[in-house]
Amino acid sequence: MTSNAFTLDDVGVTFETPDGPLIAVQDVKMDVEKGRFVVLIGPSGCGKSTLLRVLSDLLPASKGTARVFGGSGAQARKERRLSFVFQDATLLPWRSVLENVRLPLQVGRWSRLKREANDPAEMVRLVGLEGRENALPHELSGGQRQRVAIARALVTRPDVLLMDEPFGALDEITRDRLNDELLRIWRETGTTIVFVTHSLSEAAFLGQTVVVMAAKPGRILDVIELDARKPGNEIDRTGEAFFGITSDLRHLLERADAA
Ligand SMILES: Nc1ncnc2c1ncn2[C@@H]1O[C@H](COP(=O)(O)OP(=O)(O)OP(=O)(O)O)[C@@H](O)[C@H]1O
Repeated sequence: MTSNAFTLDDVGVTFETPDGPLIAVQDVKMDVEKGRFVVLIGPSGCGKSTLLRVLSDLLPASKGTARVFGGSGAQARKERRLSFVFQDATLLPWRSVLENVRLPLQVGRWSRLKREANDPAEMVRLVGLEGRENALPHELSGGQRQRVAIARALVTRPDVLLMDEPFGALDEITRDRLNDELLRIWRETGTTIVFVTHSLSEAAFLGQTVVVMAAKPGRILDVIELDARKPGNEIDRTGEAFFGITSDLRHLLERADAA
């Protein structure tokens, strides 16, 4: 049994465009242990979303291999061991909060997988929406809709959660609150999380490992391990340690932008 949640081995992605081949991702190598919280940052177009798509096997790598729990991303998806949360919550508008969260257990081949699900009502509580179970998506704020999307992603007990700028459209205070909640959920569930963001403070707050990418071609420039600087994974957003981490990340990002 591998102790890695996923492994990227010399992964490259090239798109054919009218202007010729575009190298979106080049030679990406990464081993991520189970249960880690990995954050990807980097300038626009450096291939962050492309890497998430390769990991989940929604997009084949043009070069190299991507393994999830030693198998393919497609298999992990099929077994519902891998879930996504995107920037836009994409809830079904006619379904209540609880019914949206329950959806993954009602569609596709879930009943044939013989996997244990999380209780949808419990997931609604986990994301702090107790009492809003019967609300419809249009009655919720953007932050509440994202919480529903997180609850829906967790209901299948995924081992890996891929999050592509899930809080990008939210105000900073709401974002901070959801970051607190996400860390709590991560600790409670032990899920491996790969999280894409443009926010340095979000990266500094959430990441155990922060992967800094550069563009043209998209590649990994630096990998920063932050655990040692965040005892117990607790971090005070107004403290000096936090300021130190965000300014280090800023310098790396400036380098990535110029690279
Ligand atoms: N289907 C596609 N066809 C052609 N080019 C693509 C396709 N998908 C992505 N690209 C290109 O690949 C590069 C990487 O895109 P990607 O969306 O992964 O970047 P990103 O780092 O997630 O960007 P952002 O931070 O702006 O969301 C970009 O130059 C983009 O234009």
